[in-house]
Amino acid sequence: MRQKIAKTKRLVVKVGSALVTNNGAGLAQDFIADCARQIAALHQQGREVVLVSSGAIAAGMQRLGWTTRPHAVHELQAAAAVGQMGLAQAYETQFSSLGLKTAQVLLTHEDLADRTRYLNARTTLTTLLELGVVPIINENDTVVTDEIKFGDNDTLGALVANLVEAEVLLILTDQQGLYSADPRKDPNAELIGEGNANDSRFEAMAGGAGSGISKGGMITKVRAAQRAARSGAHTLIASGHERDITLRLMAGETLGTLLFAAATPLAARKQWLADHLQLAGSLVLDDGALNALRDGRSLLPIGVVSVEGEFERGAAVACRDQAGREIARGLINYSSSESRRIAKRPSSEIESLLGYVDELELIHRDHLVLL
Ligand SMILES: Nc1ncnc2c1ncn2[C@@H]1O[C@H](COP(=O)(O)OP(=O)(O)O)[C@@H](O)[C@H]1O
Ligand SMILES: N[C@@H](CCC(=O)OP(=O)(O)O)C(=O)O
Repeated sequence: MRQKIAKTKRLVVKVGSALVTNNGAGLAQDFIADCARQIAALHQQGREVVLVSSGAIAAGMQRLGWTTRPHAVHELQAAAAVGQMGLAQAYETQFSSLGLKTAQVLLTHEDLADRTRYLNARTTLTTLLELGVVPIINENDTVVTDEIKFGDNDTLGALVANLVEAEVLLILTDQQGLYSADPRKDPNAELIGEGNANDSRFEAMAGGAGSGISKGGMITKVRAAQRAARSGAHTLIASGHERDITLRLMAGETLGTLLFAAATPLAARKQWLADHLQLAGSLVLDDGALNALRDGRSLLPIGVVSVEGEFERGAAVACRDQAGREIARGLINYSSSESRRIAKRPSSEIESLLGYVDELELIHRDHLVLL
């Protein structure tokens, strides 16, 4: 498996706040320089690298002279706006000294949920890669509120890996990888060398963030690996403090944790749908409908027990079992009020119930993804 990693052509490297800001002490210029050096060497090897870097809020706090992380959203946003300048400047300086161009890309969840903006982001990023530029991505913290946030850059890294169809997502953090328990709390915790990204035991092992500076913790890294696996990307979690870590991992050395993708990748459009972090509503399905979906068939209104939320035709909605578990999601052909009227009824009655019929399926199988 590690030898397969060595053949990677396109990868996403995600570096967390703890590394980029020396645990909040301000921008870690040495780390940034070293990170740029390793990425430049990967370029020399003919690989394409997208960098997802955290650190704006921590860097901004330092520039503003704040010693504790504020709670008010507008203060966090102000800190991010100040800090992002320093972050971009630091990377640009280091990469340009190595002869590489950089591009700053700030994304929000909405950019990736909207199909047109998603395709635009994809085209721009792949164009930058073809031009030999290193895109440096962060969340556009200044404009997002809590409800519409990626929140942590592990999730953003996974969505970017899916967006550019990277083969590997490399998450650099302040631990050697995923341990059987949080090593800060359990001295007997053991490093996990390798496993299937979808093995549910890993979620149980992973805890929250290690410091007040970081956001996600290990749990968001394990979930990021699950997301990345949907497009066939393997995830590596390793320590950014380890010498030449990126180069050694890309040479196939066994270091850190490898959470590999085992399932067949989803088609690009289904991938986009699976990556939505928020959905407009939910449909609760009966057992017959759940089985039909699992058999790869479309969802018909007759199998829908209830409809939750308000949405328009074309919205992305969840399909749940009666215990509330999300089994699938899809783009619905009818609005919430229309869906309520035709729920539990055969498709042959749609016309008499609504006065018209657009499609016989509530969600067509081409627009449906099983989770
Ligand atoms: N099972 C685990 N294995 C390793 N680290 C864990 C685990 N559970 C929780 N953690 C914590 O996750 C932290 C890394 O995540 P985080 O603090 O968000 O860093 P980053 O800024 O790099 O994203 C570690 O410092 C560690 O304390
Ligand atoms: N967008 C935020 C990063 C969010 C965050 O803290 O992420 P991480 O350190 O990766 O858990 C910033 O630049 O400060």
